[in-house]
Amino acid sequence: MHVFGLTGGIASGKSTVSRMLRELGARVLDADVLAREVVEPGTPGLTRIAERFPGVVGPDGRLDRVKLGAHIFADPAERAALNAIVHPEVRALFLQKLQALEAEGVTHVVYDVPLLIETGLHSAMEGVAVVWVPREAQKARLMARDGLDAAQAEARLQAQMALDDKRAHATWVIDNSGAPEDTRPQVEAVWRAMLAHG
Ligand SMILES: CC(C)(COP(=O)(O)OP(=O)(O)OC[C@H]1O[C@@H](n2cnc3c(N)ncnc32)[C@H](O)[C@@H]1O)[C@@H](O)C(=O)NCCC(=O)NCCS
Ligand SMILES: Nc1ncnc2c1ncn2[C@@H]1O[C@H](COP(=O)(O)OP(=O)(O)OP(=O)(O)O)[C@@H](O)[C@H]1O
Repeated sequence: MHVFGLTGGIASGKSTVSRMLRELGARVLDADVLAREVVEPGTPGLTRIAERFPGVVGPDGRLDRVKLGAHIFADPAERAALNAIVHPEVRALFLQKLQALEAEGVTHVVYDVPLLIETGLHSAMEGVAVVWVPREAQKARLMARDGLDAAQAEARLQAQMALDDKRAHATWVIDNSGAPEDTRPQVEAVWRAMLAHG
């Protein structure tokens, strides 16, 4: 099994790139999706979050993501506490999904992880694609997409390694600062390079 990392920063265009990869036939696992699955009602993950962060589980038994997000993005220590609960669960679920894909006969998998480099997971990958945009474009797209003000967007950007630093760890840099039509051929080239492994 050949496993490649896909990362970027918040609102840099990872989802856009992962959609293009899927259109090309790639099987993509998304850490944000896994991170939602491990905190569904009834999971040990949600129980531990409810204990550590009182008040973030709503009356419907579901995680109040807006409330928890406002809390952890404002405080690095609280964020680390949440990561310590969620990340091991995500890791275990990822390995489970990978095994299922392997059993299906899939040979090349892309793992889309916003914190791939921050968590050191990039070193376990056969190659790493970083979706890069200039910081100002990233902030503007984040504010527009999520309806955040400049300070809220800045807090989320500060919670991650700068894209200019992530580039240094990239096997492939995908420049998403132009129009999507400019991004697509870069994604095609990266997928061809991934398939050339093995
Ligand atoms: C705090 C939570 C509840 C906020 O949920 P919300 O629906 O608003 O955001 P969502 O999960 O879609 O994440 C949006 C983006 O925020 C960034 N982000 C999320 N968690 C973190 C984190 N712990 N540290 C830094 N950036 C983060 C990522 O770029 C992510 O793509 C949620 O992000 C969460 O549970 N985070 C902890 C798990 C985690 O680290 N996820 C990231 C990949 S494993
Ligand atoms: N090339 C582009 N030109 C203009 N807008 C873009 C481009 N690529 C993405 N966007 C827009 O920027 C925003 C962020 O893109 P996207 O959701 O793909 O990022 P992401 O990295 O997956 O973000 P997150 O990690 O926060 O989920 C979206 O609103 C998207 O429509």
